[in-house]
Amino acid sequence: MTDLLAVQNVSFSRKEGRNGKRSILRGLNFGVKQGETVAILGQSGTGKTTLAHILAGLVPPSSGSVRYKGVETQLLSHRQNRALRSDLQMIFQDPYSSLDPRQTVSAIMHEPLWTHTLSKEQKDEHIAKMLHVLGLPPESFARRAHEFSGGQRQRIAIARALVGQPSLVIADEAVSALDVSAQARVLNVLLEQQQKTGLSLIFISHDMAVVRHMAHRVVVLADSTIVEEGPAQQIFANPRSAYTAALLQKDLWKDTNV
Ligand SMILES: Nc1ncnc2c1ncn2[C@@H]1O[C@H](COP(=O)(O)OP(=O)(O)OP(=O)(O)O)[C@@H](O)[C@H]1O
Repeated sequence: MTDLLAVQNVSFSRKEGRNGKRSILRGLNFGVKQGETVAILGQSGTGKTTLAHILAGLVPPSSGSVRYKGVETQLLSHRQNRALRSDLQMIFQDPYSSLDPRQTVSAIMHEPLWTHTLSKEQKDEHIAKMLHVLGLPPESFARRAHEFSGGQRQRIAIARALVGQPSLVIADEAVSALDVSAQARVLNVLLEQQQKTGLSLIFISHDMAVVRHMAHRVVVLADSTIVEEGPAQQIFANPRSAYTAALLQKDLWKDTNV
């Protein structure tokens, strides 16, 4: 099967000081297939969020390419880019910055459905179902984002990401701030959607229990590059690199040296 998303030789540097540059990502190669969940692991500051932004086409790589459904994301026309935004959704960690607080939930949820040829009633029905499975009450529809708690806002952001039946969702610490029962609900919804529609997921999480539960494959980042990649079961049972072993053994993400 060809990759839904193909990352080819992607590097990224940030400007630092007057003339300096800092390498954040170097020569990354990996792919994501349809219906597959790939977890990206690495300590804090290893470039996971930067990579997520590059994969979603929000930031151009300094070199290399990201192909989505065979087309290089940096070469998309404005219209193709809008279509990509519906088909490839991103869930960020912080709903306070990802949702416009003044927008109604209805307006937020209709956004990703612009490419769909459903009637307004069909779209409303679809949205109501998605809000329901994520444990949000039907009266949420007319309320504005700022009227909800942080956990509810995050579930609205997740509902928005899923409502248009995207092909790929990039979830960057998407469930970290939710309480245990909301977390379990969201993970189940993601797995159900994966079974129903063949959704692919890129999962960035510090929580190894969540990664074990969700991931088919794991990509481990360290020192700006991929130090290990493979099937999740194999990596959890028998990591090849000492870095991965240390990462899995204890919560080393917040340490600066492994
Ligand atoms: N806007 C920015 N300007 C300058 N440097 C940045 C910016 N965003 C991130 N960085 C730096 O780029 C590097 C990679 O950051 P990134 O957020 O991608 O890492 P991460 O692995 O997602 O970290 P975390 O797990 O803490 O979220 C870090 O050293 C960070 O300090």
